[in-house]
Amino acid sequence: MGAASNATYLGLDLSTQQLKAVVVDDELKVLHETSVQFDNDLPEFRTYGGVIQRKAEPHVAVSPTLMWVKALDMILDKLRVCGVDFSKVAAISGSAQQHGTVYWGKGSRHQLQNLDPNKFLHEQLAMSFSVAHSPVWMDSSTSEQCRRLEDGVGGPLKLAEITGSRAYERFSGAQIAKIAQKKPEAYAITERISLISSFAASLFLGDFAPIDWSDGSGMNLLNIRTKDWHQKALEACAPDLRDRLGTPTSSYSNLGPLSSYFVERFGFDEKCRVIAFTGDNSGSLVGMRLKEGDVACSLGTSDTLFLWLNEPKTVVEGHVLCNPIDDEAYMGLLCFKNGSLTRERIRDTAAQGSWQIFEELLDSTPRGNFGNLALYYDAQEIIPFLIGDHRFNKANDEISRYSSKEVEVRALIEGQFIAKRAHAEDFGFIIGPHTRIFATGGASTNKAILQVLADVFNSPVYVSEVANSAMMGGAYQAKHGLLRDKYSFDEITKSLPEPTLACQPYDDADSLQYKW
Ligand SMILES: O=C(CO)[C@@H](O)[C@H](O)CF
Repeated sequence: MGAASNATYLGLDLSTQQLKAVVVDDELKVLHETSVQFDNDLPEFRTYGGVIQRKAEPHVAVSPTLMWVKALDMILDKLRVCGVDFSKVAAISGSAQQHGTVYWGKGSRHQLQNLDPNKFLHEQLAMSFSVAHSPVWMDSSTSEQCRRLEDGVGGPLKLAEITGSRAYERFSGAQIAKIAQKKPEAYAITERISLISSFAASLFLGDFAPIDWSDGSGMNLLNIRTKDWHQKALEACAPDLRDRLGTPTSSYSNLGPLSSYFVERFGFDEKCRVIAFTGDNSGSLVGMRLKEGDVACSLGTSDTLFLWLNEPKTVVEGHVLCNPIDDEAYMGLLCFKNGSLTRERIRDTAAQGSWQIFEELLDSTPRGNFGNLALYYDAQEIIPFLIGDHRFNKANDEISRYSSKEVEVRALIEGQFIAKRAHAEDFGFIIGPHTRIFATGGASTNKAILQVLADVFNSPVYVSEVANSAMMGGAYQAKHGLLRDKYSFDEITKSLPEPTLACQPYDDADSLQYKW
């Protein structure tokens, strides 16, 4: 990699519940890391888990766009207080929750291009959005728009073949269609529609940033083979949509110089470059340096499984996205909406709100949980399309409650992982003797939960030293996009330590209850 320079790289992850940032040195080692929690640090926006959902419309989920802008103001000030020398930052990139959409109003591009370094971003962009509350991935209110989109291109399988997925309620195409139908005046004055990832890149660029191919694959609008919008899908969603989306780009594109706003306000070098931002799961694949044959399991607000694919495929459930590291490759993704918030609910009801008690309860029950199995869906689940708690006893009778807290806790965790394995194998994931599971996300720091993951998949589970792979993926992608002409991704990341083995599947086959 040549002489180690004193260059640093800034990576961000604009996730559902928080904005995270990390500064790494030229060897990609963490120098500084901080976060802004939306609910606690920005209480004026009155979110729960970073999202606003009302009882009257339980399938609607939105987040205040300006909250994300203000979080960026805050996190850069926090980094400055941490002692970050912004003048050393050579490039910036990041990840963001997928599928959500940001609606820039007329005149907002001019505002972005002329930001006053003496003012906060949120002061100057307060009136820049034609839709103040962005629909986010937890929304499931667009089934009507999904059907129309599938009809417009020739059916669900045709849409899956072209865009990598059949129509999904949370995907951007259906969400944009709903805005165009329900808020036509807002849509009419919308100058640009960003994903949350390209919205974040736009703030740093001081101009509209293009949507990247990998996150763009989560819109039901992009042809994942030609990497261009699919005209029939665009027309099935909203009028004149192509111009509002701009031209999509590779997920490691070097978009241009950092906006002068950040140079003058924070002391960044004017030569600092902005590299395309991407979706959080794609960013996690970058941050985990996932290799073909490995399976990643991200345990966050949503739980996801993903893997490297060399070729696209047509799937009825789950998604195929363009690969964020190799423009010719792809990635497979399965998303389960009921992740950490559901685990927290059972932690609160069964373990008095304590993860330590939760782990003790989980460790106190045998694998297989005496034949009890359950599925817990606080919100409308994506796969399967189900809601509510569904508990079963060893006679396979559905029951309303378990008599013991220990059984409830293990039923939750085993049910979550057994569902994941079942859908993964339906998707075509091969779980075999050489499979390695790479765990990331908040719950990947909980050893008892990882042991169940290893047991259910009958595979070893590895973890990286930094649990937030989407954020680290932003930092790695910043260097990758800046030096791509000289070095491959593997060369750029070869100095990083290999993930560590967290646990092996329980090898006492006699007592192992997961008979497949
Ligand atoms: O919807 C999802 C993926 O398809 C989620 O993993 C979101 O990206 C979480 F932010």
